[in-house]
Amino acid sequence: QQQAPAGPTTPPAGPTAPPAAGGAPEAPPPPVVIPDYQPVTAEILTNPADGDWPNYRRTYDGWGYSPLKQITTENVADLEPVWMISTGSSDGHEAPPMVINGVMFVSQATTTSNQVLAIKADTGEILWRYQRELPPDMHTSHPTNRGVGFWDDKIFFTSRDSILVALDAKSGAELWTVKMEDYKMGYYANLAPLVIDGKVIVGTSGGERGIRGYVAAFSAEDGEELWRTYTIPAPGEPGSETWPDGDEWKTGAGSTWITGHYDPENKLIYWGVGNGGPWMGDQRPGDNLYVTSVITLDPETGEIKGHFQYHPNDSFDWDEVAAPILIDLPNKDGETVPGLVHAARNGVLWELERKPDGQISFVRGTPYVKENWIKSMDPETGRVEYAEGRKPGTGVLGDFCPSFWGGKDWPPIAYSPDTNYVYIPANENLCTKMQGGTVVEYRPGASFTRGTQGDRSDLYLAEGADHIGEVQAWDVATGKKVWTHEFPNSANWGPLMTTAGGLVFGGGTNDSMFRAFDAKTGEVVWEMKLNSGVIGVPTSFEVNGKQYIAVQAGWGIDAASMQTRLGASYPDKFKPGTTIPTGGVIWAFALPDNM
Ligand SMILES: O=C(O)c1cc(C(=O)O)c2c(n1)C(=O)C(=O)c1cc(C(=O)O)[nH]c1-2
Ligand SMILES: [Ca+2]
Repeated sequence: QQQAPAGPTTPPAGPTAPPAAGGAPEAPPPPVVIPDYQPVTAEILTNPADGDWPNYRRTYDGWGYSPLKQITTENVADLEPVWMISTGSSDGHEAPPMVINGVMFVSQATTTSNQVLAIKADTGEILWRYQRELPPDMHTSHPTNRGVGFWDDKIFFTSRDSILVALDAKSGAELWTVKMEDYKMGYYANLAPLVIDGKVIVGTSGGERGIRGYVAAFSAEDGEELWRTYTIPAPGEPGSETWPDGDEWKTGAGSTWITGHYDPENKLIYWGVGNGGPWMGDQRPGDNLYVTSVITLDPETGEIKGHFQYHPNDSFDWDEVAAPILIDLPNKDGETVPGLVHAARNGVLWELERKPDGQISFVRGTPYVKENWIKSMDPETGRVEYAEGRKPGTGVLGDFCPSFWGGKDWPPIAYSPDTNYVYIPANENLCTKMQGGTVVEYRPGASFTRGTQGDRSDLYLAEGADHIGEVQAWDVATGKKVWTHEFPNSANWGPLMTTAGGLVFGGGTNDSMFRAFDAKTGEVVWEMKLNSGVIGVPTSFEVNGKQYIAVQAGWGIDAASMQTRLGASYPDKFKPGTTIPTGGVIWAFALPDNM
C-alpha cells in the first residue's frame, strides 16, 4: 500500500518518531526513499550476488569472505576513503555495513537508544534513519548492535530492550515490534538476526544477569513467535541430567548473543552458547549443557539435533557464542569431511565434524594461544579435564590463561577458500586470577556473576610476554599455524574479513588503525588511521562495477574495558584508555578512479 513518490532523495528531517502512544495523533509514515528496493529472497540469502553482503558474515557458512577482486595485494596500497558518515553514537560500533543492491544498512546503539541507517552505498548519502529510544530504567550492559537481517522488503534488528523490530526497507517505517523477553529480568539483545526462509531467528544476552538463554524464531511477516528453544534444558528434557541440583537451570545463563550459521543443504543451524550463571561453576554442579557449547537446531521446529560442549561446568565467563564456521576439513583419518571450526574463548581451535543429521563429533583441538587449564583432552570425545589450581570457585582462586576475555572474545574469525586458511583475531599472553566471593543470591535482572566479598578478577600478562594482540592464519589442510602478525602495544578486538583479492582486513588495535594483510604471508600491505578504534565487522560490496571496503570505527564496550585495565596495570606498554578517541564513523574505501 506504500506509494512511491516522485523520487525524493533527501532523508526525512530528523529522527523518525516511534508510533505515538496514548491517543496522540499518529505521525505520518516516513516517505518512501528507496522505491526500487530489491526484495530479499531465500536465493539471495543463500547465494548472494558477489557485490552484496546480506548476511552477518555475508554467507550462511560464516566465512566473512567477499569474492570481489578489484582490490588486490598489488593495488591495495592506493586504497583511499571515498566517504565517511558520523553516526552520532559514541558507544562501541560492532555492526557490519550490510549491502543489498547498492543500499547499505547499518546499525548502532547507545545506552539510551538504537538506530538503523539506510545509506546510498556509493555516495554515503543517508536515505533514512530509524531511531528507537530505550526505556529509562534499562540497564547499560554492552550498549552495541551487531547488524540487521533481511527478508522481502523488510529489515529486522534487535533493540537492546529485547524487542525485535521490523522496518520497511524502502522508508524506514516501523512495521511491527515483538517482545522477545523482559529486559527487567536481565534479558537484552544486540545481535544481528539470522533470516532463513521467512523466519527471523534471534538469540539473547544476559549471561551475567541470571537469565535462561534461548534461540527463537519469529515470522518475518507479522512477528508471530514460531518456536523458542532454551539453551538450558528443563527437568526431564535431554541434557537436564547435567543440571542435577534443584532450580539452578532456571538461572543457568547460556546466552546466545552472536548470530548463528546455517547449512542450507541439510537445513541445520549452528549456534554458539555463552557462559554459565552465576560464574562460579561450583554453585551449579554438573556439566551444565548447553552452556559453552555449539548446538545444532532445526530451523523448522527449533529442535536441538546435536551439540558439542567446549568445556564442562564453565567457571571462567568463557562465552562460546561465536558460531563455528562451516568448512571442509580433514578428519582423523585424513579424509575430507564437512566440518566446523571454532576459535574458542577458552583458547582452543576446535575442529569438529558435522553430520547430515545434526550430530557433531570431535576431530581435534589445538591451543592457539597460551593455555594452562587443560590437564588432558580425550582423543575420542575432546572432553577436557581441568588442571589443578586453574578453575576458580567460590572462595577458591583460579589462575588461568587465556584470560576471562579469552584467546578471542566475540570478534569473528574469517576463512578464505583461496588460501584454505582460517584467520583469527587473537589475544595471546593474557591471564586471569579469579576467585568467586560469597554465594550469589539471585535477584531478577541484577548482576549474577562472582558474588561480592572476597571476589577477585585480575588481568595480567604472562611472564616474559612481549605482546598481546595477534592476527593468526591457520592452514586447514595441515591444521598448523602458518603466520602470525603481532601487535606489541595493543590487544586485538578486530573482526576479520577475507577477499578474493588475496587480502584480510581488520582493525581492533588501540592505535585506531584499519589494515589489510596479504592473506598468504601476513604482510601488512595497507593501513590507515581512522577516527577511532575499529571493532566493527568489515564488509566489501560493489556498485556500478566498483569494489568498496566498508567498516565502522567506534571504540568501546569490552575492547575499551580491557585497554583501560592494561593501561592502568602496564603504563609503560599500554597507553591509558582515556587517550583512545571514541565516536562512531562509517567509512567506505575504494581505489582511485584512474586506476
Ligand atoms: O553473557 C552474556 O550475555 C554476554 C553478553 C555480551 C554482549 O551482549 O555483548 C558480552 C558478554 N557476555 C561477555 O562476556 C563479553 O566478554 C562481551 C564483550 C562484548 C563486546 O561487545 O565487546 N560483549 C560481551
Ligand atoms: Ca558473558
